[in-house]
Amino acid sequence: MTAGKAKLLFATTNKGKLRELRELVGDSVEVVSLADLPPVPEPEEDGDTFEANAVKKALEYAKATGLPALADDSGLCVDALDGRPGVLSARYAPGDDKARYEKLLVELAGVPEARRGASFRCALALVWPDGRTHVEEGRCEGRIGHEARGTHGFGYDPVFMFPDSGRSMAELTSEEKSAVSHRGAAFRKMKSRLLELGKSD
Ligand SMILES: O=P(O)(O)OP(=O)(O)OP(=O)(O)OC[C@H]1O[C@@H](n2cnc3c(O)ncnc32)[C@H](O)[C@@H]1O
Ligand SMILES: [Mg+2]
Repeated sequence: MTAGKAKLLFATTNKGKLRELRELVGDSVEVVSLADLPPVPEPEEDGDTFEANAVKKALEYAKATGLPALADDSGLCVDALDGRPGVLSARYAPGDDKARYEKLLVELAGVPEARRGASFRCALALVWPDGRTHVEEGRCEGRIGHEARGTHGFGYDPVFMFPDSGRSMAELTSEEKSAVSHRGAAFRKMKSRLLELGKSD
């Protein structure tokens, strides 16, 4: 680790999020991942909102490690499913991301284009060791497609379509995704707080 730079723990077990957050933050702070630290029990995500879960994860990991912690709680909210799977997106089906987006395609079989609207949501929570907390949220509107397309990104990206371009989130490069994604939007609002970390040390 580089001496002198402020350290920031990305408090996530999700490799896709870690990759995207690392790209977004660049070298303004020194990113520490959970893999760089002794194991910490994963907080139970029992909140009803993305914000509540993000704050809980950031607080628990900051307390356990003594580092400023950035946590992300995010998910997919589908109109025809009354906003499901939402905060349960990671638990929507057992197995891997493919099992989850395939279950979604089955649940939406026969649902017409006009009712396939969906939005990705992301809540980022930054917690300082003194307990100060700051939350920013972002969202991205799209539509659930009829088949999986693309190989980039992670999670539900292959079935999340942008109607105007006809491309799925998984067909975007990482830079293209961060420019439009819920995580990129939340991060850009959070950026000034992260730069404070570098000054406060
Ligand atoms: O809680 P952490 O450790 O951060 O990792 P996680 O994967 O459990 O993350 P969440 O609890 O926030 O659940 C997020 C779910 O939403 C999905 N998701 C989140 N952001 C996404 C994105 O940018 N593209 C596709 N799917 C995404 C992801 O695949 C999970 O199924
Ligand atoms: Mg989780």
